[in-house]
Amino acid sequence: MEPLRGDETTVGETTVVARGCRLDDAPVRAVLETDARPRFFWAAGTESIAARGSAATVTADGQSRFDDVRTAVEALFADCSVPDDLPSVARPRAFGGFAFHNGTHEGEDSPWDGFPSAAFFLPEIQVTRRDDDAWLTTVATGPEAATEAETLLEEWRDRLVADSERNPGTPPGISHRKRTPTQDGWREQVAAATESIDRGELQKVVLAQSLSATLDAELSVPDVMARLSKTYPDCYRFMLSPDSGGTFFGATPERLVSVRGRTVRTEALAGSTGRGDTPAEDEWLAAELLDSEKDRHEQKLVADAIRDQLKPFASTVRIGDRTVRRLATVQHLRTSITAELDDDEHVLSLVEALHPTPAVGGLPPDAALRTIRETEAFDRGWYAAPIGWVDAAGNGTFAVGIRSAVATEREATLFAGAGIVADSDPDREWDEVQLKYRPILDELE
Ligand SMILES: C=C(O[C@@H]1C=C(C(=O)O)C=C[C@H]1O)C(=O)O
Repeated sequence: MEPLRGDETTVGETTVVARGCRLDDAPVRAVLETDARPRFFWAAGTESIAARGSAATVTADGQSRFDDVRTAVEALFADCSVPDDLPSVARPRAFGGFAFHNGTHEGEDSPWDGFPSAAFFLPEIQVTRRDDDAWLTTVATGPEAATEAETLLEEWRDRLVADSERNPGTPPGISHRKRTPTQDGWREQVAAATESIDRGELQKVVLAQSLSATLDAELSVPDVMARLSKTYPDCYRFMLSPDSGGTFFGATPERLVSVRGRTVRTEALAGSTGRGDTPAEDEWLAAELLDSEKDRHEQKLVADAIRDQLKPFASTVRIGDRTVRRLATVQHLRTSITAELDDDEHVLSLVEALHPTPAVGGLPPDAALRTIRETEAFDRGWYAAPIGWVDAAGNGTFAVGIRSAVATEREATLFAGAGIVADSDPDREWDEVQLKYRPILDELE
C-alpha cells in the first residue's frame, strides 16, 4: 500500500476518496470505448468530459425527485475527500439527468427501459479536457477507498497514454422507420391543441413526435459524438448510458441553466426556421423569423416565464436582446437570460424551478403537461429533460435534452417537437419537426 498523504488523515471516517493527475492528452474516446456502465460524455465550449463506472449512484422517482437527488448528491460530496491541490476542473462531478415527466410510465418494450426518473452517478473514472489541459480523476468508496482510487489512477493513466486517434466511422444506415404520429394524426393533434388555445385553456403547448429507426449496422454512439463535434461544435453534445438499457445522446443548442457561484445563466430559445441554400437566403430567413409575430410571441412567452421562474431566487433578472441562433440545419430566436442569486443555491434547485420551460412544455404549465401526456402516444423518457453535471460546491450546468435519441445497437428512437400557439399551421409545424430530427438523423442514415 502506498503511504497515506496529508489529506487522508481522516480516512478512518471518510467513505469516498478522489484522486487526480494531469494527462498529456484527454483521449475521451478510450474512456467510452468499453462495455462499462454507466458511461457519460459531455462537451460544451472548450470543455469535454468522459466518465465511466460508478463509485456511487443516486436514483429518484416521483414529485420530490429533484430534491431527493440534491440531498443525496450533497451528502455524497460532503463525505468525499479530495486532494486540496486538485484544480476545480478536475474535481469529481456527478453526472446524470431526469425524465421529462414526474413518475415513470415505461411500457412494454419501451426504449427507455433502464432509465429511471432521475439518475446520477459519481464516476470511478473521469477524464476532463478544458482548452489545452487534460485531467484524470478517480473515485473509490469503502474502507480501502484511498488505495483503490490510487490504483485506478495508475491503471488508467497507463491505459490512456496508449490510446491513439480513432476514425470516427460512418453512419450505420436505416433499413426501416416508423413515425409517431403519422402526418394526418399530427394534423389532428395540432388542430385539437389550437382549439384548446382558442378556448383559452392553453397559451402554448410543445407537441413532440418520435421516429423509430431500425439500423443496418451496429451503432457506435462514441463515433456519433465524434462526428457531431464537427457539425455541431457550438451545441452541448451529450451521451449517457445508465446501468442497463440503451444510450441517450444528442447535440442540443439549449442550455437549461448553469450556476457558478451566484451567477445564473439560461436562455429562451423558441421559434424556428430553416437554413437557406445561400448566405443571402439564410439572412432573408433570419430576418423573416425576427419579424414573425407568431414566432416572437412564442419566444416571448418562454422568456417571460423563465424570468418569473427565476424571480423567487434573484431580485434582478437580465434579459438580453433577441437574436437569431443559427445551427447547421435550423435557426431559432434566442435571448440570453442572466441573474445574480440573492442567496447561495444549488444548481439542482434551479433545475427544478425551470424544468420544463415553455420552450419544451407550454403554458400554463400544468395544462400543457396534461395535454402532452394525453396527446403523445409515446413516452418522452429523457427527451427534452435536464441532463448535465453538478459539483461539490453546488455549481453545475444542465442542457435541455433535445435534438436527441435513445438507441441500442440496432434501434434508435429520435424525438423532436414544435411549439404550438394560436396561429400555428400543422403542416409548417410538421416540417419544423423534420428539421429538428436532422442533427441525429444525418448521423444515422
Ligand atoms: C422541442 C424542440 O425544440 C424547442 C422548440 C422550438 C420551437 O418550437 O420553435 C425551438 C427550440 C427548442 O426550444 C425540439 O427540438 O424537439
